[in-house]
Amino acid sequence: MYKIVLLRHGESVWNKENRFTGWTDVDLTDKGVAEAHGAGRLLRREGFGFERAYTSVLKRAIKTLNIVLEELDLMWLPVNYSWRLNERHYGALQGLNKAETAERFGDDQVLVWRRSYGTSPPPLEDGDERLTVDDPRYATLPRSRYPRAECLKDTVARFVPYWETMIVPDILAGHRVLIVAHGNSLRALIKYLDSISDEDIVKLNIPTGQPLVYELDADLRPLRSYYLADEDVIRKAEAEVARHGGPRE
Ligand SMILES: O=C(O)[C@@H](CO)OP(=O)(O)O
Repeated sequence: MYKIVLLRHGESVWNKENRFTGWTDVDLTDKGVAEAHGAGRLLRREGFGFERAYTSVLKRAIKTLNIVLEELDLMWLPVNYSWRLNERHYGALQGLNKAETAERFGDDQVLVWRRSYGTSPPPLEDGDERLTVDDPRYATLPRSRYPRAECLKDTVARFVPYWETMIVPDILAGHRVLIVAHGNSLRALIKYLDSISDEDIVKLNIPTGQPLVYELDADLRPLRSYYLADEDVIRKAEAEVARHGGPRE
């Protein structure tokens, strides 16, 4: 049996401000930093250790990973960074307030943009300053493949090959793997691992800073998965994530 841990970054500045984030490189809030420390301490208390770590090229995930590794006294661990673990690209919605967008376009449309499998948000146009194609962190991403917007299906299509070619060999080699990523990139991986249907994935929400353990069989099929925190804490946090995008209170 193999065990891996998935972790969404702690609260970001734009999570707090309720803005669509995607590939925008926003920082953690103080609460997000505290959540990362909490996740690291929880992993330490439960006796978790790791030989390999994976994260995106966005600082909210990288900082969360660094804090967790500090709490585990594993700051020397080899870390793999890839844009393939980035948050789903939110296209032209990036930077907009979710509640205001829901007031303008309706809750149903915003739910489709946020959670549907096959419908992309409106794309970034040429010349938009949010199109960070020349950022050196995307040097390994061919210009023509830099996303203008992604639906979850697109995120699955870029994450799963990385999972297969990079992460799976590490797991099979017996390395204990920690993956620190984003709400929707983790939804993409979980959809793949748990074979969740296109309809049911709409309901899956991942809370910030909560370690999620996957136990996998010899063929890396999930045997079970569970959050380390108490169930009522997780249910409340999931509901909070789902609520973003609704009307302003
Ligand atoms: O804005 C985003 O990039 C994501 C994650 O924070 O938000 P949502 O939960 O609305 O998909």
